[in-house]
Amino acid sequence: MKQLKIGAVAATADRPLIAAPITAYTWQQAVQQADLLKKSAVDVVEWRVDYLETLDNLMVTHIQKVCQATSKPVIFTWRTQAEGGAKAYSRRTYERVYLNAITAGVAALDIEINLLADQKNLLKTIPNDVQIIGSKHYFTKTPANLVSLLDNMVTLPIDIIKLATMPQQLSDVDVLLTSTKKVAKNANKPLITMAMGVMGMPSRIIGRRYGSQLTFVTVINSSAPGQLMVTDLLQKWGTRYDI
Ligand SMILES: O=C1C[C@@](O)(C(=O)O)C[C@@H](O)[C@@H]1O
Repeated sequence: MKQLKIGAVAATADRPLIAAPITAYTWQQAVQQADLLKKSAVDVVEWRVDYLETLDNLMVTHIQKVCQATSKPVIFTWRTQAEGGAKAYSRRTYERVYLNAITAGVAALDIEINLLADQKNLLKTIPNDVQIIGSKHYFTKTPANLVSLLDNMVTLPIDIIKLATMPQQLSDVDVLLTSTKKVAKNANKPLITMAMGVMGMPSRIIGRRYGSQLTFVTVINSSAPGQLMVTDLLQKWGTRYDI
């Protein structure tokens, strides 16, 4: 299994990385949230820029200020409306803000695998030390062929595989976990997987045992259904944590 590293932090065999989102409407508010996350128990910060009121004026300096305020590795994510995010995809704006994020020094970029073909220019300019997290969300179901979908993701020009599914029954959570285990065992890329919603919560707690190397929690606001509060996750793990 390939170990997950984002910026200066790495998952271990016992513990996945913990990431929490910034869900701000303005970049100034994002700086405030980044500062709160700096003081929290999370390892990594995901800036969900699709929550911003507008992306038209997002500058390198704004992104730098957010990175400085958290001092933790930042994953830069525009989750498009097509995959449950807040902003519709625009090729030009996407390329511009992602290039700004690279210049500002983010640790990783989340790029939906459906956009890889449309963002060839961007892909060419991403330096080796910026990780590409290729993501795919199934918001209504758990596809039956998850192992082959994950195997296919391993072949894409991405560094890290991220897959989220919505379980309709408890056995769907098993399918997500066991498929993760099967693919993670031999894959030369780290995997991050989760089942969403209340039913999927166990996958966010025990996913590491199946090969998922990062778990998303809520510190300020949730960015997906079923995220636990960070304090609840640590309590379930039996980790002592004083706020
Ligand atoms: O891809 C993911 C995972 C996620 O959807 C979750 O289910 O926790 C939350 C998103 O913010 C993140 O980009």
